[in-house]
This record gives sequence, structure tokens and C-alpha cells, in this order.
Amino acid sequence: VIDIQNLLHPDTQSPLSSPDTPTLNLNEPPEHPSSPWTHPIKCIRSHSLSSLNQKYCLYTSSTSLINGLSLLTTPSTAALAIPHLSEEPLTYFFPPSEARNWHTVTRPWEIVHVDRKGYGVVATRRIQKYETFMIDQPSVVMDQSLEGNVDEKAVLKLLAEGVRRLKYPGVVWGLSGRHAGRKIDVEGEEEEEEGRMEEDVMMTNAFGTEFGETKFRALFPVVSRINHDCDPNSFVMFSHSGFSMGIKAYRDIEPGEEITISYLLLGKTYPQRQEQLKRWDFTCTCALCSLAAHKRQISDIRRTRIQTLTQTLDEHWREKSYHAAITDAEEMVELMKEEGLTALLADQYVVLAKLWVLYGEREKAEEYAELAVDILGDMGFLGGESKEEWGVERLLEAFGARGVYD
Ligand SMILES: C[S@@+](CC[C@H](N)C(=O)[O-])C[C@H]1O[C@@H](n2cnc3c(N)ncnc32)[C@H](O)[C@@H]1O
Repeated sequence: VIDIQNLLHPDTQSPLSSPDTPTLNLNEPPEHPSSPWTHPIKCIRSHSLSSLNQKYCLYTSSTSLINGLSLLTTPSTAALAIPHLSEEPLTYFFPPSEARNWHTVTRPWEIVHVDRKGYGVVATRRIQKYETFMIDQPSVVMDQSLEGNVDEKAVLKLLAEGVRRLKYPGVVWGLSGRHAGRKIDVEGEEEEEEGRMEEDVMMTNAFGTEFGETKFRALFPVVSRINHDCDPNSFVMFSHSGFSMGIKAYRDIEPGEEITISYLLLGKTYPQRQEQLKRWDFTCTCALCSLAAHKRQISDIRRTRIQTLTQTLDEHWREKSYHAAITDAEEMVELMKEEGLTALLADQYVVLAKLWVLYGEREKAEEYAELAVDILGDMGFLGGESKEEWGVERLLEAFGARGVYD
């Protein structure tokens, strides 16, 4: 049995914890004997017309996952989530032999202060291209359909309670820049509304993700320490197994190098990136944003062209002008290569495989399917199966390019 608690040693977390971390009452009875929830389930109801009287509840299991889990969602979604809580994430990210050893291996990163960025994550040894080097699990998961549909104050109260119920609530509070991990009660200063700090942490740090039909914000406390770069060296990969997230390297990372991910979809122009990053309240000084003006202009021209081609490809596909769509997609491939957008190439190859199928040239479709499978396999998206098992049809079925437009 692999001890998930060892994946992220609490000792990394405790220095960031608030000193007033409340003690949990683990003796409270669960709602149902077979239920994983360790605390009473608390519910509120929606008041909006679109989802009138929908029940949303706070479900906490302080003994599941790395830091316990507080889940704010509808009863039906919570019921669907239960089986995944006890699933083992390591077997999703690693072949069995590596999964067995993972907990004994020293993790290759540490959380440190980074100049003008607050905390950040830095490699402590060489990390290899496509290696999975961090696994995290969420502490708080919030149904996005709560937003605007339920009384805001009631949601904030539940959120605050959800955080207090976790094994190490300070890990979440510590993510708040404003409070630097401590709830300070300065005399004369108006006390902040309950749940505002936790909401702020969710807005700055949580990842948007989907489970079934439902959209969520999921807070992964350790991944939350990773800073942004517009040309990042790492990327995230979700798994339903234990609702985990793996962090993988796009390229080799040297010891001492900061680990970065992109907070935005890749392929945006400089003005788009600056605009969208305002949400996180910093000015990006990554290598791509710091390019000399003329080089940045060239990069932006390519990126704008990719965005235009995305639209024309879509139109051509809808009109069944497959050859024109192929021409668009092939131009995009060249531009993505020039821009170093390797991560986007796999999708583009899948699209091309599909278009060549529709155009009736099987050989070309196979060529592109092979290119897509190569990248997807290296990135770990084929679930450990050998690339040979992935032909055109299976690829198109699994990666969504089937039946989109036809
Ligand atoms: C998800 S947190 C990352 C961890 C954070 N630095 C910390 O100390 O906990 C996002 C916040 O980190 C900071 N940040 C992230 N990427 C940055 C960058 N490239 N440059 C400066 N600040 C950055 C911003 O304050 C942003 O709101």
C-alpha cells in the first residue's frame, strides 16, 4: 500500500501554517456509516431562477487525500465523487514499479522565496523532460454553479468552515498574500467578513476543472506555490484517481531552476497575456514578455495569425471544405513550431488526422495520428499504454476530434 501522506511531507507545509490552526473534532459522527465524510454535512439552497431551490452542501473528509478535502457541491455530484476519494493516484501517473517506489524517493523540488514573486518552487536536482515530479491533491473543491446562484454570505461561511475542517487549514490560509498565513486582528481595523480571505485564495490559486458535467474550482495547495511563465517548463495533468494533479516537465529542468506553469492558455499575444494576468496582480517579466520590441512583435504576428487560422479552419470545416481546412491547419503547425508551442502541436496533429480521414487520404491521416501519438505518449496522456496500440480511430475517439463538425 502506498502511503499518499508521504507524498508531500507535512513538514513542508507546517512553516507556512497559521499558528492559530484550529484543532479538528474528529469524533463527530459521519452522516452515514459508509460515508467518507467526517463532519456533519451542512447545506444551503439556491435562490436564483435558473436553479431554484437546488441544494448545495459542504462535505468534508478530513482523513482523505493529503490534507483532507472540503467539497462544496450538490448531493448528487458529491455522491459521484465518493468512489474517487479512495483511488490511488500514483498508478495513474506511473508504471507499477515506479508507483511502488515513489514514496521512498526524495522529491526533486522545494518551496522557497523567489525574488519579487513571493514563494515559488525550485528544482533541487535535474528533472527530465516529461518526468512527473510532483503529485498534489485538492484541499477545497467548489462547484462553480454556486457562484451567483446562492446567497454569497452563506457560501463564504461554508467555505471558511470547509477550510477550518481540513487537516492543516494553515496550508490554505498561508496562500493568502494579504494575510501571509496569519489571521491578524489589528485593533481599530474592521474585521474582514468571514470567508473573504478563503475566497481570495480560491480566486488567485484554484484551477478550473470539470468532473462529469460540473465545473469546479479546485485548490491544490502545493501546486499553488508554482509561479507563472508564458513559456513554462512544466504543465499540469488532472486525474480522477484521488482527484489528483501531476506536474510534469515540458523540457529538462536544471537544479536551482524555478519550476513554472502557465496560468493562461498557451498561444496568447503579449497584450492578451498582460490583460489576462491582471487577475493575479503582477506584471509578467518572463523571457517571452521581456523580448526586445521587434522580436516580440514578430512573435505576436505569428500568434495572431494562429488565432485567425483557428477561426478560418473552423469555418472551412463547417462548410466541409476539408482541403482548405487542411491548408489552415498545416500553416498553424509551422507557426506553432516557430513559436515553440510544442504543447499545442499534439492537438493540431489530431485535427489534421481527422481532416485527412474526412478528405479520404488514409495514409496522410495515419502519418498525423502517429505524430500526435508520439507527443501524447511522451507527455503521459496515453495512460502508460504503448504507442502501437493507438491507431487513427482510437486516437480520434479518445481525443475528441470525432463527430465535432460532421
Ligand atoms: C498561484 S500563486 C503562486 C505562488 C505565490 N508566489 C506565493 O507566494 O504563494 C499566484 C501569485 O504568485 C505571484 N506570481 C506568480 N507568477 C508570478 C510571476 N511570474 N511574477 C511575479 N509574481 C508572480 C502573483 O502574486 C500571483 O498572484
